[in-house]
Amino acid sequence: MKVNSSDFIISAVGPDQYPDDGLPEIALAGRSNVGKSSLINKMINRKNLARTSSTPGKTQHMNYYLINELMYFVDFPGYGYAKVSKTQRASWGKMVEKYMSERETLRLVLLIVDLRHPPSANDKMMFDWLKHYDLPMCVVATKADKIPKTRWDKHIKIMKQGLGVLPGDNFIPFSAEIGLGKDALWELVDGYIVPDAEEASGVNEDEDPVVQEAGDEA
Ligand SMILES: Nc1nc2c(ncn2[C@@H]2O[C@H](COP(=O)(O)OP(=O)(O)OP(=O)(O)O)[C@@H](O)[C@H]2O)c(=O)[nH]1
Ligand SMILES: [Mg+2]
Repeated sequence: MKVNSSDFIISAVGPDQYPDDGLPEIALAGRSNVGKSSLINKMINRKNLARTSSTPGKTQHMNYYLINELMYFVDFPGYGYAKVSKTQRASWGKMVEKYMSERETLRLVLLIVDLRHPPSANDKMMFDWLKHYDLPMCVVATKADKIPKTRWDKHIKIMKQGLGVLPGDNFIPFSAEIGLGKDALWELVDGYIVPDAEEASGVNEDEDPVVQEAGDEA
């Protein structure tokens, strides 16, 4: 997809703040500091629309980014951040679980992992959870630029084995630094957001953004 517009919409803490326009959502899950926000920025060619930080735990809420008035990236708070209290961790778990299991507009979950290291216990748990609920998923192994190209294959193999990725499962090596995997990931995402993509090909770029009146359901 060619990205013409990207906007930060809302930092949501719960369902009543999720957008109600029915547009498809692509959610990003992964441990804190793994590179979720950086991946979004790379995908939409923006330097810092999704706030990134070298301090883990930067993204605390579910941040919605609207792309081409057509779909959302939903940036999740990272898991596995040691300095987060037990209570916070539990509420994170509940929020994510509720969203993932009930959100009708969710089309695909990107599980972001660090290609440099074998998957953590939390990565594995997330992977198993997504599999268990049969949610469409793609493992995106990022920070590939931080290891020599000659070792990518070996790291990919270790990652796939560690998680239990099966042949036919979506798996994309990525780098927000050098753009590796960007085209492949857009191609995949495009496939998951149809048929809305077809409607959007007729979007008039000059004016009249497609504003859908929410709340016809009464
Ligand atoms: N070299 C390199 N650095 C990256 C890459 N992706 C992210 N980083 C760096 O990793 C750090 C964390 O990136 P973020 O995108 O903020 O990570 P996050 O997963 O959104 O973190 P939380 O919001 O805390 O969960 C930043 O310093 C980024 O610059 C990558 O592909 N290559
Ligand atoms: Mg983030």
